[in-house]
Amino acid sequence: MPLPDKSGLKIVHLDVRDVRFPTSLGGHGSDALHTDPNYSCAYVTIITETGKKGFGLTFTCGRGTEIVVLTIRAMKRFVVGLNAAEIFADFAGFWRTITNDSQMRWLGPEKGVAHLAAAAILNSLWDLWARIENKPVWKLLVDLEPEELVSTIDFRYITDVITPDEAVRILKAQRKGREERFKYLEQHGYPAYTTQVGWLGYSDELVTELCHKYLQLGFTHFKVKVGLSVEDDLRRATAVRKCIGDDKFLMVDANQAWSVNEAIEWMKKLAHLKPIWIEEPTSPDDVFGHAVISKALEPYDIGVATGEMCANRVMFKQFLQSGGMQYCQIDSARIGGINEILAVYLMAHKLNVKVCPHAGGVGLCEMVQHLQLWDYVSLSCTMADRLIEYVDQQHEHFVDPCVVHNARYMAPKLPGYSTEFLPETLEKYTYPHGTEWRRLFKEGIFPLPDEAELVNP
Ligand SMILES: C[C@H](O)[C@@H](O)CC(=O)C(=O)O
Ligand SMILES: [Mg+2]
Repeated sequence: MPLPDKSGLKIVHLDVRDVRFPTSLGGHGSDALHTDPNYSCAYVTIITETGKKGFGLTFTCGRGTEIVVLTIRAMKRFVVGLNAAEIFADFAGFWRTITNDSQMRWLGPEKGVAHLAAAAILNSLWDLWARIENKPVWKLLVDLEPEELVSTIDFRYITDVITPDEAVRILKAQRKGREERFKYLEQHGYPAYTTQVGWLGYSDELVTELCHKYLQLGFTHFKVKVGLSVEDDLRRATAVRKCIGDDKFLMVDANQAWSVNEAIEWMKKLAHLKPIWIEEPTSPDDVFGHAVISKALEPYDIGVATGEMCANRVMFKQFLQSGGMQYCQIDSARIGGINEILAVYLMAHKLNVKVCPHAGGVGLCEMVQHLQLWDYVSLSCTMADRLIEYVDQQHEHFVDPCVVHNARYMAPKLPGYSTEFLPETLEKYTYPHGTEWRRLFKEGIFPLPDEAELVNP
């Protein structure tokens, strides 16, 4: 696929905003450790000299978004003044400049706030590229030649598992049948599971009501939050199992609540409810601990899922090699944009681990659908035992929200990465000056933020 012409593609401006939704008021998105999340994001808009825009974001839980915003502002220097076409021509080179600046890399490297900030910027660049090509991101990825796609990835630290040549060979070998897979996706979409039934802050009545709702909507896979009290988990998960019946599937998510042995003992107590996976049983950095848990739970047919807080491709590499990750949960906004996510998909494919993307957060459903659709057409070429998470929140704020029908994501059609917010959303929810936030402060529903948080102009 020819690269875009350089004319008019000089990036002249990068804007970043702190956007927050008051989801903690309803317990939406709550889990064992994130008990009161206000679903939020640092939202980037890049603008070229002719006014062409790209939109990107990274997900956060409320407080601290201002730190990501400031980090993005500090990274502006790596983007503004460059020509977008030149970035795309050497995307891996650009990726290194933004993730490995000789002074800023001390803040990571390739992890934490610095990587969240890089993710938002990189996501906005992929959005821009797809808009220039007039294609949704998944189609852009599908249309790139294997060599072009692989050229966007920085393979430093992972060539012991996969090399660029091998990645190209794999992608070429998977090309047969892609037209049929493409058509299949356009007609039937991609299977989803729901997490909406089981946020930890929901009452038992609401959990049961939502189970009925999502059964009616055609869902077959239901994820429930666990991890604070065995008694509560047993009661809630039993209610969900009763409601969905034995022919549907249950997953549980502890969001890092336990130590390794505790995770094993806790899960033995839930094993009779037949969860297919336990997600984030322990620290997201404990590769060996996950392997121990996986081994202990294998006789119960419970797999381990993790990845939403996996720091970078190197950590993913170790998890994938260790036998501690049966379901690889890439997240579109935590590691270094699509460039690094492609590396994880390629390693997961080679090491035979299923990818089921994480999407619990603002805009994550919108983004990960593109990645998993590309995977189906171009890499794994299968949907077997793979699902995209679906969280039914904040979609109404996007210009091109994800569409889920009959528990399947329908393939996005509009150009871009589906990450552009509606103007009225920015007016209301930009923090702390948006109209909705001002109302919430005035009515005493939330306290006025202190000066440290006032980073929005
Ligand atoms: C704080 C988030 O809502 C988190 O609980 C999401 C998550 O773990 C998931 O969707 O999985
Ligand atoms: Mg999770």
